[in-house]
Amino acid sequence: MVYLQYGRSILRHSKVLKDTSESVLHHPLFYAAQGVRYRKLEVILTTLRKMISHIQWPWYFVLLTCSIITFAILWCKFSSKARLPPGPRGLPLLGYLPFLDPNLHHGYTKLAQRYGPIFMLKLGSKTHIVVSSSDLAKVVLREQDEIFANRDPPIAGTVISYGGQSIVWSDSNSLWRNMRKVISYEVLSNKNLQASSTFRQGGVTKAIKHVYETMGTEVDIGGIAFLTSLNVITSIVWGKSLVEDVKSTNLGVEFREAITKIVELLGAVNVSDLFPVLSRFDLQGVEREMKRQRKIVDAIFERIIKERIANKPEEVVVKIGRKDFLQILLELKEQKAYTSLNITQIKALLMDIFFGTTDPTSTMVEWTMAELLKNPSMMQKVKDELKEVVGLNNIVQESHLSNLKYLDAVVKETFRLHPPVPLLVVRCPNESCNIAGYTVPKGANVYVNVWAIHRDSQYWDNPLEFNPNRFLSVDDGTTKFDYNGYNPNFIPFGSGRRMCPGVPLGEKMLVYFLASMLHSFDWTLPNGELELSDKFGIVLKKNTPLMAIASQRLPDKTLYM
Ligand code: HEM
Repeated sequence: MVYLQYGRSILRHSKVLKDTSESVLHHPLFYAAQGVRYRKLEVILTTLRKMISHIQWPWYFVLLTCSIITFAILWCKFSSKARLPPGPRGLPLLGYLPFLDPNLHHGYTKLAQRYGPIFMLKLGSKTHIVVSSSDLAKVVLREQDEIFANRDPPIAGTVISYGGQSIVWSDSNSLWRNMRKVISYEVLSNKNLQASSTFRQGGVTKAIKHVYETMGTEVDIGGIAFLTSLNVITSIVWGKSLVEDVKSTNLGVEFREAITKIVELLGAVNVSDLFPVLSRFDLQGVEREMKRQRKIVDAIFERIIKERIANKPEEVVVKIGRKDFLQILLELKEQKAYTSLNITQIKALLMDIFFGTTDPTSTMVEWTMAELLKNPSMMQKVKDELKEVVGLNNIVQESHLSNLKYLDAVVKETFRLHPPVPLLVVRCPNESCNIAGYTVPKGANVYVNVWAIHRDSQYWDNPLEFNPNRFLSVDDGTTKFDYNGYNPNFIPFGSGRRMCPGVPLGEKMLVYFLASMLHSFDWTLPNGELELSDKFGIVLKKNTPLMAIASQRLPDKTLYM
């Protein structure tokens, strides 16, 4: 008989063992069923029982054993909860930073091929988690949307958004909700989009005229698309275009240079983001440079706001037949309504709108034209469709767009191969959570690699081939793909509560501009050469700007005036 004493409790272990050996192991049916194997077990147990019954267990041994068992249980429990995603090892302190491919979307795609659809890497003191499959994108963007709705802006993002006050860079808080409401109802509602069609028409007509006048010489396709969208959005926002004449504008060019630089800075790997202790030194000068660029754009916003406050708003109403967006914002500010924004927040919102309308849209024009110039048979199909739908004695109107099915498929295929925001905008979980059995720690920087998802052979046949047919509608006239983010295999505008609110305007601007340029002109490459490599940034650019030469396509010259 052995008594184990721990505190006041006494356990009769030998009794348990005795019961087991006598009542169970000696049972005749037990032997019959289990055979000789169990006879050996009986011998072992009996021997053990005898050994144990002679040992006097010291209390500290019992305590030690119990502690080890408790620790083991806790460790198993804890470690299974904090199973972090796999990923490459880096150097102490620096993490994976020295090995990072500057073209992040390429580097992250290679790492996903090695470590799987969710992987983790340390960059300085930051934990980056990259999700590269549509299943997991759906978890981040839709199923656990609320947890992943925050941002963790880089320093460049904080500067350009006046301290994280824009829609893009603010957390999912009341200011963000308010600004999304304002942009959705006051700028991008169906009613406003229809009302602003004359501005788009005016902008595109100016661009056609400009290209007509420069026929035979090289045209910077991205440049002209940028200035056109800049003119359109300024007309929508404050009733007149920023630059009245596309060809003689320094302001437009200055604005474009500033936005290009801003995109570059937002995509740069900044040591100050990865090592917050170093941030005040701004070693790469990113913060300084971003402040400089913000000043350029800010000066334009300031001038226009001041001008509006000084002038009579009624004049605007008379001129464009309704209040423009700036007027609505300024009136809300005066009314101190719950949707009121202060002047800084108004400027941050303008930054979102200007950035969203000009840069991704013109980048997409460039990619689409480049793909069509590379694939002459597809270019021909687009032209044939335009000839049939619009006619050679007419210019494109927005009412034609819904009938341009092949062009729509070409644009979608371009969005697939060249998604303009390849890693979406960083998400930051507000609590630790679980994805595919791995723990994603609170505060990590989570990226969805749309570029990899759009090129994954699991979802796309011959994914590297440019083939618009995959986006042509099925027999009943519907297509599996739209821009609303419901199909996680195709998410160029993101998905879920933080997806792009500018889809209707962005799509309209893009397709209308492209259709007009392709219908009014025939295009060739200057030396017949085309280069299609890309350069990472928050917006994925063509490595070299696309230059092309236009020639007249429509017989009637007056259609270009
Ligand atoms: C071709 C044109 C455009 C493309 C490809 C595009 C793409 C995107 C993408 C991928 C995001 C990030 C979504 C995410 O993180 O899940 C985004 C966010 C955003 N876009 Fe666009 N965009 C375009 C046009 C526009 C336009 C025209 C506007 C405004 C007038 C706009 C305003 C915004 C804003 C405010 C956000 C931030 C949303 C948030 O964080 O809640 N975008 N866009």
